[in-house]
Amino acid sequence: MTDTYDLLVIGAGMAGVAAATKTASKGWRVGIVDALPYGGTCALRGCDPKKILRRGAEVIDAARLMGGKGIDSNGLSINWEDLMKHKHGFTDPVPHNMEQDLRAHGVETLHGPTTFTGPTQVDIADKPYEASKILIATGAVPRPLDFPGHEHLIDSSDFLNLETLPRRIVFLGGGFISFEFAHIAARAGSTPIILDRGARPLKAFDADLVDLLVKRGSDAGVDVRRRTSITSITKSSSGYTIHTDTAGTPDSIQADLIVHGAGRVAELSRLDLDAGQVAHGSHGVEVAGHLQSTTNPAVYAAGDAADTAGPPLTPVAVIEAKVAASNMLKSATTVPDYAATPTAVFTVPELVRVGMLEQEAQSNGLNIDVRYTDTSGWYSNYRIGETAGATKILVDKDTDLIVGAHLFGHGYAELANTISVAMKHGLTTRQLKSTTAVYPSTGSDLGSIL
Ligand SMILES: Cc1cc2nc3c(=O)[nH]c(=O)nc-3n(C[C@H](O)[C@H](O)[C@H](O)COP(=O)(O)OP(=O)(O)OC[C@H]3O[C@@H](n4cnc5c(N)ncnc54)[C@H](O)[C@@H]3O)c2cc1C
Ligand SMILES: NC(=O)c1ccc[n+]([C@@H]2O[C@H](COP(=O)([O-])OP(=O)(O)OC[C@H]3O[C@@H](n4cnc5c(N)ncnc54)[C@H](O)[C@@H]3O)[C@@H](O)[C@H]2O)c1
Repeated sequence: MTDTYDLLVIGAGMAGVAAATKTASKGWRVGIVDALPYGGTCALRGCDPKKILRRGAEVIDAARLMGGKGIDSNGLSINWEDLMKHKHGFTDPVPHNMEQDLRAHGVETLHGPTTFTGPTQVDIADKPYEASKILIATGAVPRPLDFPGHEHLIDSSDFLNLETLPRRIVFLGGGFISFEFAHIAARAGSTPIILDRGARPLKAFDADLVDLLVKRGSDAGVDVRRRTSITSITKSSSGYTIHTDTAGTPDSIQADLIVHGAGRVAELSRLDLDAGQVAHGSHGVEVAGHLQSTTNPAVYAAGDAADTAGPPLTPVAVIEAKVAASNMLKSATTVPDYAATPTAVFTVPELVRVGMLEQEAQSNGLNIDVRYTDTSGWYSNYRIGETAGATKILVDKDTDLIVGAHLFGHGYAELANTISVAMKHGLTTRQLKSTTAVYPSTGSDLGSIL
């Protein structure tokens, strides 16, 4: 017999869970399914475990910055095994707790790989199900690579589960994952090398601040090589030989571990979307702005699996899921508001962006004031022994509104949250500067940064 739902959600990550609980709370019969233990990328294999490991790196780095300033950091080191146990203390209970919470909200939880068999029909572990609406929230996976020896790479999930951390680690790709992991690995005693094929890494971030981050990372032991790609990898008795091409010049690197940080793609591989009459492309499920499939009105998509204007980040996945759920419930066509979504690369210290890059503001014809500040010598950095920090705020001269904010420094992700509120709700820099902050705190730097 076929089970029938008002909504079936495929994928129990941040997007899927948000949509399932919202629709169930309105009385819909909702099923949610995952092929893996519940929790998705962010909680089990991404943001949360990553930032627990990063805490180890922060502590080491903070102690080193205070070396000779009252702290004896000699001999201080990360015990990788213990740090991993700390991580597992958070991640291990997630699947059980999440399922319990979903059931408490009235959501039926199912398990197994899910495949469309028709426009409103799926098979879950070979059992048929039917639903009036289906939400695809299947996330993303590492982009397939095709050079000889690519099978020797581990991915971000493997890295976050390493039982020991080897010394010579190479990261392919100069994006979020490589930078964050390399900053952890360097503080844990490894010698990470990041290979990026572009002229500059972290292209989505302000170039001047990226240069400062690369310099600060280099001081901490992170080697970034630009215009470099891997041509092949061979396994040897002492590890791997990575053959590289740097702007036409061949070279090789010896490594114990090679990590995939060369981008992620929507995970649609097991869905058989053609059977579901769901159009899809290289960026994910094709949806209208309001997240409904362009070809199958019963299907919606949200999060990393959906081809939308929002970047593949957790807060975006959640917002999209809530908007998709609301649109399904009300037969509405609301489009998510992606304005002023902040994003951070959690290196030590972090690099943050909200809104437009300088070139984007200029090419949009905005009359901007670029307010660049070197904060390295400020009290808040002196206090912790930090010698790197800078901000770049782009202000529309005509309206006094912030159109872009770029921050590199200790604790600046929290500053970005305040700036994001200001940008979203139209506060001018004058209004922001008239607000008092706890002193001394990172937030109390905001007025001077503006
Ligand atoms: C290492 C790493 C660090 C990150 N750090 C951050 C960060 O600090 N901040 C941030 O905002 N974002 C971060 N991200 C991005 C963030 O994790 C994702 O944007 C977010 O988790 C996407 O959520 P989602 O619900 O769309 O998909 P997911 O959380 O990936 O959930 C999709 C689920 O669908 C399941 N699934 C897939 N196919 C099927 C199928 N056919 N049948 C059944 N189930 C299926 C999967 O098993 C998975 O559990 C990070 C990502 C990575 C990889
Ligand atoms: N802190 C966060 O919010 C966070 C952290 C990790 C991941 N994420 C999300 O996950 C996504 C994927 O992360 P990612 O770091 O894998 O990708 P990314 O898109 O951030 O960076 C990939 C980088 O790899 C380079 N590259 C691609 N192919 C290459 C090749 N063959 N040789 C050399 N360089 C190559 C690209 O030029 C790019 O610089 C991100 O876009 C982000 O949305 C977010």
